[in-house]
Amino acid sequence: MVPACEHVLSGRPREAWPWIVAVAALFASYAVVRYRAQIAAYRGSVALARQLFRRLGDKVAALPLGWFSDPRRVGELSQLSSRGIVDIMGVPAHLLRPVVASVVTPVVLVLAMFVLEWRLGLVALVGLPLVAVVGRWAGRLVARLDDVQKTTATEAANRVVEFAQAQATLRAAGQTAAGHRRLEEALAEQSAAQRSTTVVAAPALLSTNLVIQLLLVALLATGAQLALGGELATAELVALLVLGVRLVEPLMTAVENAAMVRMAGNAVARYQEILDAPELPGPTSGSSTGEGPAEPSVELRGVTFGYGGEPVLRDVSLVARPGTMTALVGPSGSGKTTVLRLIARFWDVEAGTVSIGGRDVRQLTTEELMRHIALVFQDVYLFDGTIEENIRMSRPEASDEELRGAAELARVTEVVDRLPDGWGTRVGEGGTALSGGERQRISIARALLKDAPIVLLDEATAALDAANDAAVVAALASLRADRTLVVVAHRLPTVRSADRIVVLDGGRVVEEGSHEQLLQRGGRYRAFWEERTRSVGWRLTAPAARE
Ligand SMILES: Nc1ncnc2c1ncn2[C@@H]1O[C@H](COP(=O)(O)OP(=O)(O)OP(=O)(O)O)[C@@H](O)[C@H]1O
Repeated sequence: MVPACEHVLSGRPREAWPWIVAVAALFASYAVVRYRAQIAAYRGSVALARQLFRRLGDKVAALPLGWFSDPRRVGELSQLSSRGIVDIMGVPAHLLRPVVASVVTPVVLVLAMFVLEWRLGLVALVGLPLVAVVGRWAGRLVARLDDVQKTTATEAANRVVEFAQAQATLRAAGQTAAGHRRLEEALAEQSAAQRSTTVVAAPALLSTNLVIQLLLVALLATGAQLALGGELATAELVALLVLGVRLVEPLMTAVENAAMVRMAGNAVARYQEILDAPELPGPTSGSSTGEGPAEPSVELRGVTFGYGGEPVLRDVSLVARPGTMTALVGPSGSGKTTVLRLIARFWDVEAGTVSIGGRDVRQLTTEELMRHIALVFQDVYLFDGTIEENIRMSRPEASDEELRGAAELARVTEVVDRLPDGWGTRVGEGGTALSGGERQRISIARALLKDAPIVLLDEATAALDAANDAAVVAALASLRADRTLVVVAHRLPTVRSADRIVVLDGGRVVEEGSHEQLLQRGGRYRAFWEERTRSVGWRLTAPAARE
């Protein structure tokens, strides 16, 4: 560029042309390289995002269910998988080139200044560390504020979901305004965080810009001084001024990008935190034969367990033999559902063992364990697909006859016949388009179709209508024909028909035996039975009860 300037300024514009063409060619090849690099960067960032999502998905599937019981975790996860991953993928897509350019360009420009006029190079060399220090401080500040802003945004998003989901409860309790207040508080906190980001971040970024502009002024003043003193030719001055102005641009973008790179760094830290969360330990090498347990028996021996606090099960032992039905009964909160969760290894026990076919569940892989267990829980989750898809998910390779057979036994066919779109009816997210009883029927059909030798069933506590009640009775009858059933039983006919009844109270097994044996013993079970039969207006017909 200096020769081109010299030729133009000394009145020989023709001789400047080759230099101008050379500079233009340089710019053209720069544009091509930049375009290609940008495409490669986009591809790289899409691949990175895919990889991040996949690892996050694998991790979420391997985390113990206890991890999800903190509602903030779910909000964090949704923030990370939306904004967080976009922040991270923005580094290769948008920031990599500018960040590299904002380091390389100043270095090259300062070197060029030294070559042309060492005193100007010295001014730039002294000014750059100052810009770096102020820029670093501003970047840190903005990233810290962004972190606060993201936390408040997660909280606000959680409250919005909570407010929407709790509508029925809030209206029933006449508390819509109270629900609103919680939401408004979270939204107010979010906008306060946003405001403080703007109020603090803007001056921080402005002060960095000011330092950069001061550097430019220093360069201009020094250049002008040298030119006036005749120590610098006009062509060199023009070239140095162009270099000076070119220096400002990458520095300005560097400051903005530094903040964005730090924000991406925050997202990476949150991502890493989730990846570092401890998973349920898998089987030790060599302990899993890959075949799973030999017989479908279930045994808890001396099990103690708590959800992070006080134990909710203490020294619980019970056996469910193959082909039998074991009913778990007891007051609310006595730990019945927890027993089912531990058999399915949603959590690990603190003391004692849970084993299936004589093998500790911790020595089985998740696939082995889940091949042997079908679950019918109260809080049935249905995916936003059709009824057919929701049943088929337990055994995708099942034939249509097998699927229809399972649906018939669980009385899902009756529901399907009533619906205008039949099997193709979409159930809505979480199954909202169906009643609670209907959802449980679909869940039972899933369990029947899965054809696992052990079925864990948590009977709905809500009173079922006659049709749903009949569906559960029919399903239990067909399930117990050749499977091991462990049922948290609330309905009296289920309790009574069980081969073995285990009574839990305060997390301990207080009684155990058949219906008749327990009635005769006259203990906790008898009191429970009498109280429940009274509440449903039944009369006791068991011989022991008539004594
Ligand atoms: N995810 C959880 N996190 C913390 N505590 C829990 C969790 N699930 C259950 N608990 C607590 O563990 C205890 C036993 O709960 P569990 O659901 O096993 O009882 P249950 O006998 O099945 O009750 P119900 O008949 O009302 O369903 C209760 O005190 C409950 O509050």
